[in-house]
Amino acid sequence: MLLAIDCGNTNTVFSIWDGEKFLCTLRTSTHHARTADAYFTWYSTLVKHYGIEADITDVIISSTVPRVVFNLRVFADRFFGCRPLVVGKPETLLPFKPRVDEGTQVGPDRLVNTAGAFDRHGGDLIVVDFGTATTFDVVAHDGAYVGGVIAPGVNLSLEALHLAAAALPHVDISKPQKVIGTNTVECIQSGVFWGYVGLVREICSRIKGEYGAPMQVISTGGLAPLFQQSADLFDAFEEDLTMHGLTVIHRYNKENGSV
Ligand SMILES: Nc1ncnc2c1ncn2[C@@H]1O[C@H](COP(=O)(O)OP(=O)(O)OP(=O)(O)O)[C@@H](O)[C@H]1O
Ligand SMILES: CC(C)(CO)[C@@H](O)C(=O)NCCC(=O)O
Ligand SMILES: [K+]
Repeated sequence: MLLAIDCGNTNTVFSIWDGEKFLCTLRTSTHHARTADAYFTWYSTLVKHYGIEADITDVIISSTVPRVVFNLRVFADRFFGCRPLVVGKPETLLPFKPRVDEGTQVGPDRLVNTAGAFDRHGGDLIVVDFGTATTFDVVAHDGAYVGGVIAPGVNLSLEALHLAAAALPHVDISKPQKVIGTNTVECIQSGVFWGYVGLVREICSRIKGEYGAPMQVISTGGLAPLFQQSADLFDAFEEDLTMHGLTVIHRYNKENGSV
């Protein structure tokens, strides 16, 4: 069985797969100081709670936080006796070579999203991921990552307003019924929600213009459904794109003999 780990700047998600069959997802916040033993305590409690007979033989990790990888490696070795595949490390093969400036380290989550999206939709894509950052990944006709856009995440923008302005409260995102807010909370929600609708529309339109061939726009990430409801921003929504991408990269490495 495969344990796929997607470690973002805010949240860390584990998902367990029996071959192609998805078994469960476990979510915790990302902490670079969490030890291998602490991961196992948390993991084994939840696996038991869900009644899953997890016999993990393989582990794959994508981490946007380099410092957590050490403890996750120890976790995989100590509790499952395996050497994990770490996306972005030279020993982990990718189905494509990113076409970016020399020396650029593309975020592993973006490489994983690229692999997952290409597997499901083929090439010529824009993948929009609403995580800590809002990222746009351009996937070429052959499945290669060829660049993109990084914008501040929705929750980060809301938090920044609260932190920087004494009179602005912390507000959760939601879709406002109108644009003109008549109280502070509505004004902030309107600014961030409609601001992101505009941001996504403008960036996708400019990417398409520059790319010069028809493209599909695929959305993923916790907040994607909220934006999906509004306007026709996306052609498809993929709830588990990063996890799917991890299984694709794992399979590719199995088939090509790197694990
Ligand atoms: N309607 C909503 N309002 C506020 N937050 C939401 C809503 N729906 C989902 N979320 C949040 O979205 C987050 C899930 O997002 P996702 O896993 O894509 O990225 P993340 O964990 O925020 O970022 P990263 O992967 O960079 O750590 C969760 O924290 C969840 O609480
Ligand atoms: C942009 C984030 C933070 C999104 O999770 C991550 O992909 C990252 O740290 N990227 C590194 C820089 C880059 O992708 O070009
Ligand atoms: K994410």
